[in-house]
Amino acid sequence: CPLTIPGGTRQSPINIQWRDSVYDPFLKPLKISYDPTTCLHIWNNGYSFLVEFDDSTDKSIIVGGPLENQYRLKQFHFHWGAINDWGSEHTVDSKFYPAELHLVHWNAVDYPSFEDAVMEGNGLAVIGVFLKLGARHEGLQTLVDALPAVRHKDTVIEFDEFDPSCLIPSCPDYWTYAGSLTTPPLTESVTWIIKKKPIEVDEDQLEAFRTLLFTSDGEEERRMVDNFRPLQPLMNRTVRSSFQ
Ligand SMILES: NS(=O)(=O)c1ccc(C(=O)NCc2ccccc2F)cc1
Ligand SMILES: [Zn+2]
Repeated sequence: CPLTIPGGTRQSPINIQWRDSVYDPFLKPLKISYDPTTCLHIWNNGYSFLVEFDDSTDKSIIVGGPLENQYRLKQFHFHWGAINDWGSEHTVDSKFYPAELHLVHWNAVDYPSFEDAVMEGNGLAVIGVFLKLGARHEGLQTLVDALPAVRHKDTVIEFDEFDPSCLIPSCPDYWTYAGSLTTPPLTESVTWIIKKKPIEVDEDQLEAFRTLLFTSDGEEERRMVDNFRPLQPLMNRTVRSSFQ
């Protein structure tokens, strides 16, 4: 069945052609309510660095937008390039941003665990936020200051009291489409919600991402850069916009 096997019909990331997106007046505003005390730790998993949350309760959730019910925050992570000319996974009118934030949520109403939800068409909801070069982002700096401690693959540090809503633009406008995970197992279980407005970060903050390593301590060092998947075919999908 194409729904769950990669090489399927709804792979991510995609190019968002602004003029081909269709305004849907029935799309609701996305409601985000995160509890900073659910923040657990930061770890380098050898693909990116992730900030993980306690998802055993409904304390940090999103609801509304294109979603049928509420979804629990599990983790957020980033994708970035070796230089500022590329790095995001999604593109807008074929333009790359230097980095992209993914806030990963799962449908705990219909499924007993994240691992189960990952296999279902409506199992996950990921908010994508573009990062562009500009002013220093004070909220991001807390994260940047912790990165040297997770430089190598499989290192982890405790990280608490972080509210990731500080990384999400206040502008409510977003695009949404049915897609997949962008790293293995690439399952077609993600409702993507891509914020139209980027957040601004400065050069030093982007450079800090590039000091991370794909490799474990003791291995020959390989810098963690260009950890984004190539664009995938749109196939029979429409990207909807929450704005005109
Ligand atoms: N870049 S993204 O599309 O936002 C993305 C989000 C989450 C995962 C993930 O959780 N993978 C590990 C994993 C663990 C357990 C079960 C299935 C999994 F995919 C992968 C990619
Ligand atoms: Zn991602």
